[in-house]
Amino acid sequence: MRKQPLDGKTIILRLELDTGKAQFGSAATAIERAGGDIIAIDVIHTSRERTTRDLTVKIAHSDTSQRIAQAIEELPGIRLVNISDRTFLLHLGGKIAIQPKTPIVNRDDLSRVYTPEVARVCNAIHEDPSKAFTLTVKRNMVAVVSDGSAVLGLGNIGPYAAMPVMEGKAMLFKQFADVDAFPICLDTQDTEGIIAAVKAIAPAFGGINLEDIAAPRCFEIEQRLREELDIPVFHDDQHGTAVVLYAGLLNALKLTGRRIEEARIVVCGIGAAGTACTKMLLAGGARHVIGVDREGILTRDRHYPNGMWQWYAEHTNEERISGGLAEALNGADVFIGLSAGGILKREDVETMSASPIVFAMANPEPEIRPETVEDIVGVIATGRSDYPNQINNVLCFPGIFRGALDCRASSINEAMKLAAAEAIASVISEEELSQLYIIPSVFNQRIVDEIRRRVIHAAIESGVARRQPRE
Ligand SMILES: NC(=O)C1=CN([C@@H]2O[C@H](COP(=O)(O)OP(=O)(O)OC[C@H]3O[C@@H](n4cnc5c(N)ncnc54)[C@H](O)[C@@H]3O)[C@@H](O)[C@H]2O)C=CC1
Ligand SMILES: CC(=O)C(=O)O
Ligand SMILES: [Mg+2]
Repeated sequence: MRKQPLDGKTIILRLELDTGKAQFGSAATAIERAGGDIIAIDVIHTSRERTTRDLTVKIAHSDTSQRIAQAIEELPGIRLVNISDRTFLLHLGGKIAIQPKTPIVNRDDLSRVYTPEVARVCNAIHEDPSKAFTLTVKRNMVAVVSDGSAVLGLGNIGPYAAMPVMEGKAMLFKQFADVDAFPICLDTQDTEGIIAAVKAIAPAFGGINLEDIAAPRCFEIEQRLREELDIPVFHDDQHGTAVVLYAGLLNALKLTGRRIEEARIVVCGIGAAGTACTKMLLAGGARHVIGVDREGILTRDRHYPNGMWQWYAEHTNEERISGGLAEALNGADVFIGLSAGGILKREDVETMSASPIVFAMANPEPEIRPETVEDIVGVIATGRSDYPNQINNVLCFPGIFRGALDCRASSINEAMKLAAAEAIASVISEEELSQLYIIPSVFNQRIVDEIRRRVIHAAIESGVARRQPRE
C-alpha cells in the first residue's frame, strides 16, 4: 500500500460535570465506545457544584471526534465545553512572531535603535533610497499577500480565514530558506484596491508573494504590480505551482518512457494554477494539451468572455475535441488536476492510456485519492504531505525568493523559473527515480541551495540582478 498511514490524531475534550448528576465513568465508556482512547485526564477546576476536566483522547479517524461529541451530549449532567485538536492548539495565537535582533538593555542602546541616533540612518536612506536594502528589513522581507478569494481549494473564504494559510507560507519561507515573510490578508477583492494596497506597502519589502487570489483577477493584479514595482512580484499559485509541476512531470515522463512533445496532457481547472502550468508546459515543448473547466473542454470553436480562457482555447486543443472531462481523458497520457477534490473517478482513469501519469494536485482534497487507482497508474502525485510524490509549490517559493533576494533581482522572470524547475528535477538522480520518487521531499536539504544557485545565475544572465552575491 503506497499511502503513508495518517498518525492517530490526538484531541482534547474539556468536560464540565455537574456533581450529583454526572458520572465520570459513563463519559469514559461513551468515549471508548465511540472509538476514542483516553490517554490522559487533567482536573482543571473543581467546586461543590461542578468539575471541569480535560481528557486527552487518541482517535484513528477525523469523524470519531464528532461521534464522541454526540455520545457525550446524550449523557445527563455532562457538558462538552470544547474539543481542541493538536492542529488547533498549534494555531493558538498564530504561528509566527517578530523578534528583535539585538537587545535594548540601556539608554545608549535605546538611542541607537531609536531616536535620536536612528535619524541619521533615516537621512542616509532619504539621500539614497537604495540603502533601504542594506539598512532595513527590506533586504530579506517578503509580503505574502492574499485577498482570501481562492484559498487552497476552499474557495472564497475571505481574508480572516485565509490568515492560517498565509502564516503557514510565512513559516515555510523562514524554515526552508531563512526568508522573513509576513502575512498580509487584505479586506478587499477589488483589483484596483489590491494593486494600490500592495504598492503602498512595498517600501518595507524586498519581494511580493501573491497567494490564493482567484483567477482571472490574479492575472491583471500580478501583471500590473510587475510593471509598477521594482521588486519581484510572484504569484505563487501560478508560477510556484508551474515550476514544481514541470519538474515533476519531466521526471514522470522520463520514468514512463514518454516525450513531452508527444504526450497527450489534460489540465483540469483552468484557473490561476492551471493556466500557468499550461504555459510552462507549452514553453517546454508540449503540443497536445487540452484544458477542462466546469463547463467542459475549452475549445477555439467557442468564444469566452474570460480573456485568459480565450487565450487558452486559441493555444491548446488543436484537434478541437469537445465535451467534458471524460472525452478529454480518453486515451490521454497525463492528467493534471488543479480544480476541486474528488472529481476524478477510477472509471475515468481506466480510459486513459496504459500506465498514465495522474497529478491530482487540488488541496486539501485531491481530485482522486492515490489508493483508488494506484494499481493502474504509472505515476500518481498529489499536493499533500501525507502521500509520496508531493507536488506542491512549497518546493519552489522559498528557494526562488532566496535566490531573487540574494541577487536583489528586480523581477522573477521566465529564465529564473525554468532554472528553478531544472534545479528541482535535478535533485533526483537517474538511479533514485522511481514510481514513488519523482519529486524530492521538501525536507531535502539540497533543494533550496540548488534552486538559489541556478536562479541567481539565471538572474545575472538575464540582466535582472542588481547585486552579485557571494557563493
Ligand atoms: N499542489 C499545489 O502546489 C497547488 C495546488 N493548488 C490547488 O489547485 C486548485 C485550484 O487553485 P487555483 O488555480 O489557485 O484556484 P482558481 O480558483 O484560480 O482556479 C480553480 C479552477 O478550477 C475550476 N474548477 C472547479 N471545480 C471544477 C470541476 N469540478 N471541474 C473542472 N474545473 C473545476 C474553477 O472553475 C476554476 O477555473 C485548488 O484546489 C488549490 O488548492 C493550487 C496551487 C498550488
Ligand atoms: C499549495 C497552494 O498554494 C494551494 O493549494 O493553494
Ligand atoms: Mg496557494
